[in-house]
Amino acid sequence: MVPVVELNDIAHVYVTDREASLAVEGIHLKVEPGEFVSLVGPSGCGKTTILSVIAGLLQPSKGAAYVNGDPIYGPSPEVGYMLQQDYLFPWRTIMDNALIGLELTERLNPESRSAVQNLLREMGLGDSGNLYPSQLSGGMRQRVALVRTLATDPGLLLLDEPFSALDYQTKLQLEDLIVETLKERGKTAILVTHDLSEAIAMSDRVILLNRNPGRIHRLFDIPENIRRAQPFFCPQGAGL
Ligand SMILES: Nc1ncnc2c1ncn2[C@@H]1O[C@H](COP(=O)(O)OP(=O)(O)OP(=O)(O)O)[C@@H](O)[C@H]1O
Repeated sequence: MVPVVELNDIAHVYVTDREASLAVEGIHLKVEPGEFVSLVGPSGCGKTTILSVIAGLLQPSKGAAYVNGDPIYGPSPEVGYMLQQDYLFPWRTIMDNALIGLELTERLNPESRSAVQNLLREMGLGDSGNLYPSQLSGGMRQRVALVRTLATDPGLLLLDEPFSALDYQTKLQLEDLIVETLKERGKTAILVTHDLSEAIAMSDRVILLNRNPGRIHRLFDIPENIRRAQPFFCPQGAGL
């Protein structure tokens, strides 16, 4: 089976007018269809750099990167990106925010609109379509951001610390909802987080990075029963 993501010996150097700094080096990664993988590590270890390469937003200085077997040349409709901030447009209703990707890709029609309406309902937002972002809580806004990301039906979702602005209880609920929603739809996902217990609770596989430069330190497969036992389990030698 062709991996959804394949990174072969990726390195990236950021060059500014004052210095060149090696952000990541020697990154090898394969993510299989339907897998949920987390990248965990301290600030500056290159998590966002790796996601940006996969999203086609950054051309790596070295190495080869593929999505679904094709070299990555730029952003692709196959890849959805969900960020820490929801970036909802305050002047658009929840429904209109959720539809924006479909509008931009000229795929808005009665069928896709109805699919988004169903997604909003599944996320507990069925009655919120006519409200504006300022009328929702942080957790509700992140659920709208998830609907907006799923609306265009990308096969791969990149989740860059989507829970870090939320309170603990909301975060736990949203973690479960996201895992269930993505698994039901057979999506592949890569989550970036500082939080090892969050990564273990959500992932099939956890990749620990260290920094200076960012490198893969360890990989753990997370069995289903361990995921459900969270937040009390931490793999030995995780080193965080
Ligand atoms: N645009 C840039 N220009 C120069 N250096 C950068 C740039 N973006 C990131 N870096 C550097 O590259 C390294 C990796 O950054 P990156 O943002 O990928 O790490 P991260 O693990 O996502 O960090 P955080 O958890 O704080 O978001 C850091 O040393 C950072 O300072």
